[in-house]
Amino acid sequence: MRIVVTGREGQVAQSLAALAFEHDVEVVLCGRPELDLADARSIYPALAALKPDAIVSAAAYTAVDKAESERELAFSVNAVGAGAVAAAGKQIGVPVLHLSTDYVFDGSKSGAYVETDRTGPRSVYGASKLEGEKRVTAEISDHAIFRTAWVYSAYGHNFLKTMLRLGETRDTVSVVADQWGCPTSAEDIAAAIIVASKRIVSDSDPRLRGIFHLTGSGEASWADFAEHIFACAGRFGRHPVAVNRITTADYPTPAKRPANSRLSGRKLEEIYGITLPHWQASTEKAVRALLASQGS
Ligand SMILES: NC(=O)C1=CN([C@@H]2O[C@H](COP(=O)(O)OP(=O)(O)OC[C@H]3O[C@@H](n4cnc5c(N)ncnc54)[C@H](OP(=O)(O)O)[C@@H]3O)[C@@H](O)[C@H]2O)C=CC1
Ligand SMILES: Cc1cn([C@H]2C[C@H](O)[C@@H](COP(=O)(O)OP(=O)(O)O[C@H]3O[C@@H](C)C(=O)[C@@H](O)[C@H]3O)O2)c(=O)[nH]c1=O
Repeated sequence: MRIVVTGREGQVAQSLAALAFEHDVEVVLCGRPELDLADARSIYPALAALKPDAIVSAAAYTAVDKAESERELAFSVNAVGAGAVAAAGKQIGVPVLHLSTDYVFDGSKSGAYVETDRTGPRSVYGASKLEGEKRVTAEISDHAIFRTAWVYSAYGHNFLKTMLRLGETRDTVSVVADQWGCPTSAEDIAAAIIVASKRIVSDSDPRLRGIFHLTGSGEASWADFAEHIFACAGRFGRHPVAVNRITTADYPTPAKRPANSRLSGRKLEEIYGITLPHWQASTEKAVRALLASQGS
């Protein structure tokens, strides 16, 4: 089976490529210049040429703060571009597995969000991703949208890498302790997406289609996440770094983020039988891999 993935250098795309052999699938990554989500005309020819059995739509404009001042570009990539990928999937005749985000929610719920909860993005990025979900749904019925969150890996840019970089030169890092969510390993997402792709390609059951929440088990604040990252790094020889637990008000950013974006994975477990590992175990794995690759 050949899975074609948009977003060549992205965390999820790179993780899919790394797991392909182990899962006995072919993963083909595509990206700019031949596939540019901001240029809708480039999308069908680039994807059709790769003859996919399934398309994983993982490319996105993910710079949350920058998106506040680049609204047009964020929407052209995350909404128009995502819709065009879905339309291409329909034209080629293959399912589309699309990645979305916890930032589609406003964060006012006290418990974990389920798939049917009301959305209400607080940021341009969240709004552009929500519009992307709507366009994917409108373009192709043969789709699965996976909302994930707080993604980390050895690839690309992410909070885990930011913390390890800051920890190289500081003894204390200040991190918000009043935003809650589910840290999720890109490697765990990739393994789940491969399993889901195989199912969806071979099974026309409508219950496999629609929106699913796909996050690491457990929950954390960003400060908890940072503390665990530094604890893991300490086990691999890095010097101790303390986390100064601050509030959102102490750390002003251009984009507003939800105070609670915990996502319930129950639907995914019931329908696909997939549960991701606990975020703490996967974080340790990612820190180990990253520090080993840096020779620490
Ligand atoms: N990162 C996170 O914390 C979370 C991510 N998600 C979603 O999961 C998906 C995968 O995320 P992740 O792997 O972290 O993303 P990354 O930010 O790591 O990678 C995104 C990729 O998209 C590419 N891209 C951006 N703009 C375009 C464009 N115009 N045309 C083609 N490619 C483009 C980027 O290319 P380049 O490198 O050249 O910029 C990059 O390769 C995305 O849909 C994201 O919204 C959901 C929740 C959390
Ligand atoms: C770097 C840093 C961030 N923070 C805060 C800011 C923010 O509230 C929170 C996370 O910051 P970041 O900017 O690293 O993460 P952010 O870009 O908000 O991450 C998001 O990315 C997009 C793509 C998603 O879809 C989301 O699920 C989520 O992962 O931590 C600190 O308190 N201290 C710090 O030193």
